[in-house]
Amino acid sequence: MYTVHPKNDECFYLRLLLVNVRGPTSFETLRIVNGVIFPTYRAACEELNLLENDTHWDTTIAEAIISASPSHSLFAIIISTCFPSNPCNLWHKYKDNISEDILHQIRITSRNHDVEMNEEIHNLALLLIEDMCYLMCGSLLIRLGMPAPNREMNDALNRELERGCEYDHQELDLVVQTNVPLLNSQQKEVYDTSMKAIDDGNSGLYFLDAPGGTGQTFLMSVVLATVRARSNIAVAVASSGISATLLEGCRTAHSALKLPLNLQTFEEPTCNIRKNSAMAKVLSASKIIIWD
Ligand SMILES: Nc1ncnc2c1ncn2[C@@H]1O[C@H](COP(=O)(O)OP(=O)(O)OP(=O)(O)O)[C@@H](O)[C@H]1O
Repeated sequence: MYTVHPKNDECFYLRLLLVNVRGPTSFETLRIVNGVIFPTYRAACEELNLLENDTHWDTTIAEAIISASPSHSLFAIIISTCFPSNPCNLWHKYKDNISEDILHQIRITSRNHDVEMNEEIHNLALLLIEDMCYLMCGSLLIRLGMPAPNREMNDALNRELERGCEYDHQELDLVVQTNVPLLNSQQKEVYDTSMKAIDDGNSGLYFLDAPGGTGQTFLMSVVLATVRARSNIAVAVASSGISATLLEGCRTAHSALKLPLNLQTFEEPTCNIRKNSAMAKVLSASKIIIWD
């Protein structure tokens, strides 16, 4: 039997039922527990107590709220990386606390301290959480067992594009002004070559090979800053999660480019990026893709 990653939600719960329920006769019977047909495999797993109890995540959120930490980011980390059994329950229990910082911001900007918590504010919190989850694990909330935020479809697509342009230009200009003069002659040559290719609109594939510690990451961060300072999109990806932390706005290549991981089974493996998806928009708008 194949292994299934918990992120592959319903498939994962189907597998869990298959190894625990004796003699099922159909997919539907797998979802029947004590005579009740459950709408999803996940719900059936929950009813059968096959899922881990979420008490520790519940306590974690409760403690964060007491210490006034930014709980929507904590919540996003928990649901995208810790796979709680029932994120929806956690959300409904803590949505007021999780949305409190947004309410506070709204009260300040509208100069109206009588604004009360409402559905719209919960939705704003869900949008923030979804953006963070998308950055961390490439999944929308609906795929993580959460209610989907109410966002115009167009918004969802354009959000990824906006994210690519959402940098502080003054800060980037400063990075460029400070670091370009620091580049040594070889780094400068690579920098000039990449910037010329971008300016001339010449597409090309450049491979940079140098011993560790000789300043490739430094150089790439200057190239990224230069492109982004001009309000252009520069995509940075890395082969591992650790190396992705070294460059600003960098994501793992397999998540950003939806790389196929089962290369042996396909004759012509292709990246799973749909033509109209947000990532396709970003890639076609990007001036450079840097893969560390
Ligand atoms: N031209 C430069 N001026 C000042 N500092 C630099 C320059 N080039 C690199 N550095 C510094 O040298 C150190 C090593 O550089 P960097 O991390 O970019 O190397 P690397 O080749 O990417 O290493 P690795 O391949 O091991 O990740 C960093 O602290 C970086 O800030």
